[in-house]
Amino acid sequence: MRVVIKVGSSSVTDSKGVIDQGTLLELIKQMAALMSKGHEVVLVSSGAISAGLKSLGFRERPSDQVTLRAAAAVGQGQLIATYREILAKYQVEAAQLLMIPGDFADRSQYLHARETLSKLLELGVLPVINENDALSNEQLRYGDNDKVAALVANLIAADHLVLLTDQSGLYSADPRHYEEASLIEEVEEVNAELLEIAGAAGTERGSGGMASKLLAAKMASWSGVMSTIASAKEPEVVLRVVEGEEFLGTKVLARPRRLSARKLWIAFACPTSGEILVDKGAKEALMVNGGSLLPAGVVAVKGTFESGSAVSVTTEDGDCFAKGIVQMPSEDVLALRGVRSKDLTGRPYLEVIHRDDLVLLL
Ligand SMILES: Nc1ncnc2c1ncn2[C@@H]1O[C@H](COP(=O)(O)OP(=O)(O)O)[C@@H](O)[C@H]1O
Ligand SMILES: N[C@@H](CCC(=O)OP(=O)(O)O)C(=O)O
Repeated sequence: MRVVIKVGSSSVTDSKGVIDQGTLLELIKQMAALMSKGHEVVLVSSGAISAGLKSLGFRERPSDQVTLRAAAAVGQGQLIATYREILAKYQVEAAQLLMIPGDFADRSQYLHARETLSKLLELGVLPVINENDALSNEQLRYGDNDKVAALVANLIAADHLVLLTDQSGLYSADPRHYEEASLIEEVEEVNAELLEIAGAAGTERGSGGMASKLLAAKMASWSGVMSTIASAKEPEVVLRVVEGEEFLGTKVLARPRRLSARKLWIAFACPTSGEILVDKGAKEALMVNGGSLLPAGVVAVKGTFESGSAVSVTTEDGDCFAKGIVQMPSEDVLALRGVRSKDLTGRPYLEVIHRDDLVLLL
């Protein structure tokens, strides 16, 4: 099995921000055991900012991005040193990969990353991935390793994505505030209702809370990868999840059809710059006939965007059913809205969104 294991800041570091050697030792021991049985393992580890802030003497998390980036640069070195030290006990080498959104968005970078990861797995190395926090800028970063882990799972066509956190899985309400909340054991489809109950913010040290884990599990599901959200502190959790133990954490099932990496990126990772409202006929053409979005079906445009931007596609009553990359800027979409293709002859563009750049979200 090919497994991507993501460990959140709330487990990598303790409540003071110190790297939690005990937890990491336990987890690495299990990963090494899996590797020795022939499984391929990729680790996505958070915790750089939290560990760096602690070393630099910050008692609270500052809000300014430059300090956080500097802290990440300090903490990342400590993280990798810790992993290397523990892995040495099992004669396993660690490899550090610091990724940015462009590594998944740009096709050649994507293939590059896949080649490197595949080679590392072939060499029996444990890749340890984090986002390149030290040099990222707010506009060009995920800020969320759950998403990075889901994209990696898609990239290497993993069999299982394991998201380890400080809770036993997804509860019917935030267990930090509702004692009576119960664990949801299986999720077939990540829908708005589930995202709502996972919506509360995460821990001080973590970033996205349970909602970002659910969104990551949704991405994985659309990539044909099954996910488990479980507690990093659960004894032998990694081994038990990979061995297929039932009733452990929250399992999010894989969809039978895999979405391509590019479409996955468009759907979940690419920020939306605007909205295109379309009529019923256009929705049917996209949903049923698998067509491209043509100017004839456009009713209105919200926001200003450039050609190549991602936009959401909605019905007139606001139901968002697709997302895609536009082939023309917003002013052209607006100018051409309602114009039928036969009247567009001689125009430079015929499609607002090409089929290959369009993802249906239903
Ligand atoms: N419905 C829910 N079920 C479980 N946890 C939830 C839920 N809603 C919010 N949370 C919170 O999400 C937190 C985990 O998210 P986060 O702090 O980002 O973790 P990590 O650092 O492991 O990525 C939990 O501590 C929990 O309080
Ligand atoms: N890349 C950041 C962590 C970002 C993140 O996703 O945090 P978490 O929600 O704890 O997994 C770091 O290493 O500090």
